[in-house]
Amino acid sequence: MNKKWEELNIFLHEDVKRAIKSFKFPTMTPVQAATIPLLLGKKDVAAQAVTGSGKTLAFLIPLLELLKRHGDDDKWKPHQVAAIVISPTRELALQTHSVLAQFLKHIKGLTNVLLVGGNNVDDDIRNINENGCNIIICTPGRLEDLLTNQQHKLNLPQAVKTLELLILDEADRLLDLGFKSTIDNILNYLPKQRRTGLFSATQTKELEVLIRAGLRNPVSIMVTEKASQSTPIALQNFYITTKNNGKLATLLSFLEGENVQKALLFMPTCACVDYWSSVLPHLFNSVPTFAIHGKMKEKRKKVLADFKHAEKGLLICTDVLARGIDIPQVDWVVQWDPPASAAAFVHRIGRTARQGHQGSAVILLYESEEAYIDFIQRNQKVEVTNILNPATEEKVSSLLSKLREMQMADRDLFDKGTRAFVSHIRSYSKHECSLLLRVNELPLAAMAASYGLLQLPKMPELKNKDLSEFPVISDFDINKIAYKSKVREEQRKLKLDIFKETGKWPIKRRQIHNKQSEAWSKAKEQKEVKRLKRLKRKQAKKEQQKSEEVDRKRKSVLSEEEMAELAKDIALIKKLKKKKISSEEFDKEMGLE
Ligand SMILES: Nc1ncnc2c1ncn2[C@@H]1O[C@H](COP(=O)(O)OP(=O)(O)OP(=O)(O)O)[C@@H](O)[C@H]1O
Repeated sequence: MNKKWEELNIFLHEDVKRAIKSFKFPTMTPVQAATIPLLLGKKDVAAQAVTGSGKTLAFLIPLLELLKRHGDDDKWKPHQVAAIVISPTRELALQTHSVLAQFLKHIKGLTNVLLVGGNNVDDDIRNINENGCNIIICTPGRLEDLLTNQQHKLNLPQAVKTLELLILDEADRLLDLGFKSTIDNILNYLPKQRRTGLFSATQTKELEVLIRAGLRNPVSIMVTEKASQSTPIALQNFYITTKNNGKLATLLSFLEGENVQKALLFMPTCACVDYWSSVLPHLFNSVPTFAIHGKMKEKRKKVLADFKHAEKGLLICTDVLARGIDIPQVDWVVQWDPPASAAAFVHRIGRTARQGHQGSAVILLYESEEAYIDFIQRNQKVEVTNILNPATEEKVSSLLSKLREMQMADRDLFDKGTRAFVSHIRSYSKHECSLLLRVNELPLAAMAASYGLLQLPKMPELKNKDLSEFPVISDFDINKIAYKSKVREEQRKLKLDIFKETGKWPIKRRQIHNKQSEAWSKAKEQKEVKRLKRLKRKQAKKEQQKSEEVDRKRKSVLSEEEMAELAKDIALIKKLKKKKISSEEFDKEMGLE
């Protein structure tokens, strides 16, 4: 039975209590009940608790109380750094920052800042200077940049000297090799005299890693809902063994059969997300599809917000969303294939069945991968039950032909499909348990067919393999597949020209550019010729007009002699008028006699 907040029996500031009440949670979760007193008791903590068990509040509440207590003696100056929370992804940092914002509606006197990649660094610096940074919620790369890059003229290394608490959220991810140099670099700037808390659903046990993180005689907390299980009790776990060329058919039959409302579909690579998010909407319309991966720039934040607020949807994503993301309405997590690490398996499925909600997860496996189930059950104490493959042969073959038709109609899909397949195979070799999950045992030819490929890509993994499961399309010229985009199609034709002329595909952009500029120069020459011709015609016309004008003028303009003659006549007329000369003299002078 979860304890009531009042049973915490430790002192909390009134505004911290008020902030906790604003969340309207009647009781604490076990990890909150265990961690809050320890962090407030000046202990370093390594807390492991199942996904969705409230670890965010478990570190934000003591963080805020610690800062309030220090502030009692002497108020925090706005630009003193008091606490730092590091998250492995910008989405998770953003999520933690929005939970913090809810607390700070009730807790005054503390400044805060969100520092994540993808935002403009200058805006971050302006934000820190203008609004202060008592509490920093960040991703490792951005914090390291602001600490180390002197150009920013931001004396953050000085500001962090007052740090009281460092939290590493998803700590095992932050302390693994991927972030090692960045985290080590950051830790070098932080005072050793501080509290440190590590939080994750899959904590590292290696003591030297904990010590590297600056923990001194840490208290380790392990909170599971069931001793023999590291995932929420409410989470039901399944796996389906798919036909070698039928993974897509299994996926769609499953999603339709289960009437899935709001689901995450984890893909191994960004290219797989790109490809499947391009084709799935044409094959599956029970719910709208969304797509997020780590290489996307601006759209990530909006797509996640749209998915969170959507009544139903399928979010196709990479492991950028595997950890921490809290969307209580997610009712299913689907894994296209085994994740790179066993820990990632626990985090992915932990996106559902969060804190009292029901939820289920399913992973799609080839027969050659079934040993993975036994491994994950032992290694991560996760129970997984087999369910029958709902896909029929008809569904498999109809989807394969639909995919091929789509690729034939749009070269962009043809490219994406090939890139997705190649990236999937390449990522496979990076599995943590590569002894179990071997590329050589994959049904590569059938997999290529299930991606709707029209031809097998040239890749070493396919060498000397039995490719009979790949249905070859006879007398089909791949070069006839066109891009829908005119510009890209023109580029492709240029490449084709280079290939025809040189027998080699232009690898370097320069070659295409040269060809392009050559073509353009030809077009330019033709254009220039036309322009010159037009100019010449214009000139000729102008000359013609000019000469006509001159003629006309000539005809209309008196010559000099005529002018002199005229002036003489005018003078005579004037003399006649003044009776200076007689009319006979006038006639004589004018030659009128
Ligand atoms: N005391 C509580 N009672 C009920 N729900 C809570 C409580 N504390 C937090 N929650 C809710 O539980 C959900 C999961 O919380 P949180 O995201 O912090 O879990 P987590 O342990 O960090 O999960 P993960 O390991 O996936 O990061 C959130 O929606 C949060 O609002």
